[in-house]
Amino acid sequence: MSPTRQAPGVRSEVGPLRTVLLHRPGAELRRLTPRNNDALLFDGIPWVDRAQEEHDAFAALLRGRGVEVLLLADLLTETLQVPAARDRAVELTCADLRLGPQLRRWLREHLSSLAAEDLAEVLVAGLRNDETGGQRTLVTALMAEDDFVIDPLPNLLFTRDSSVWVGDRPVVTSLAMPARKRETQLTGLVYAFHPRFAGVEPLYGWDREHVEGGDVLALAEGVLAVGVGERTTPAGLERLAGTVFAAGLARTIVAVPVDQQRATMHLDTICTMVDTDAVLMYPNIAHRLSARVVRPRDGDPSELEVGAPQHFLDAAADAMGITELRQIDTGLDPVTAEREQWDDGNNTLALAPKVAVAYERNTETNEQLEAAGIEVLAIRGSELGSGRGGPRCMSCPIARDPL
Ligand SMILES: NC(=O)NCCC[C@H](N)C(=O)O
Repeated sequence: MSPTRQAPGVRSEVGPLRTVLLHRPGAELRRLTPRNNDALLFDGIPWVDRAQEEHDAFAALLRGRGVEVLLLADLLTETLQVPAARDRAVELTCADLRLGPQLRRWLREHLSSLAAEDLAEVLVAGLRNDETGGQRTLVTALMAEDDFVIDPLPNLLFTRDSSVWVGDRPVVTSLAMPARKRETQLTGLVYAFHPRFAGVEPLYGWDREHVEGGDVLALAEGVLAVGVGERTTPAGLERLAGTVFAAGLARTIVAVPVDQQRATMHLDTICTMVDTDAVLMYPNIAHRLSARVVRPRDGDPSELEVGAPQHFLDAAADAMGITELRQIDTGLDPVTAEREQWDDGNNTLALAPKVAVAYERNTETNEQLEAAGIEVLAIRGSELGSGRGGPRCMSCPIARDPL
């Protein structure tokens, strides 16, 4: 099946997926060491060649299902061919306060001299002190040789978090962890300058209160669920709600407090949709996941009305206007459930209602999904998973067909 281009727009979690943004992991993963992997939010040191093979297989599976796969590095390179985008990229990168004026002068000149493809590579893979061409400045002299002058972005792999489409507008998010902050400069540039997105109006949040795409689920047309926890803050949710309500992109948001810990860093690590009326949810917390419904007060998006706490499934079903949002009960014992949740067993990517991509290693969760009538497209992820993200985290849908 050959993919056809579709106007961008995402109005559900499970509408047939038409266009998706992925990032093939590259040199930025080769920067991970046992000394920096915690700060760079990886739980190990991935075997990069194998991670690339796993990612290529993921992309091939999507293409085989008729999905158009856009790769972030290609889009970034094409974006950096636009002079205004390149100037902005250099300006943003050189604003880092660790640089000092002398090094900044050199870096500005160096980055400006690079071809678009090489500039894209440096912005993603970073630049080490010993790669500054022997610059002798106070800063380079006092930094360790292997310190980064520009930090690498290994988590760019998780394209879900650095932007999220709400209806026909991309929201460029604001990432909470220092290691990820620069990612949204790149997605922001792509949406602002790439000819593919001419005519779309991005909504910006990258210098604002924190919101991450992994916390945002499009439950139904005009209805979002937004996790609030380690990454998305209450103020970030308030900003997002006000913005999407004012733009007429949503009418209801179901706010879901999520435990502030690494295992549950985003709502999509514990809950993803696999059908128009069904979610896969981490059983160990399913019974206590609560939510509050947020709406504009009397139609005024700057004033938010916040409902009383309810069970998440009830609040979501009510907001979606359906009688029940089904939880697919994996029936796993708590230990197996905890192990598979840690390995992103609940982090599925729906390609259509009842069709979901999942990591093959979560055999018990996948068996239960299949028993519940969901077609599971299993992918390998032993290396990709060391960054603690699954198929949903590694994909940013840009177009889904309406349901
Ligand atoms: N939506 C997601 O859950 N994304 C996974 C992000 C993993 C990344 N290593 C992080 O800690 O931010």
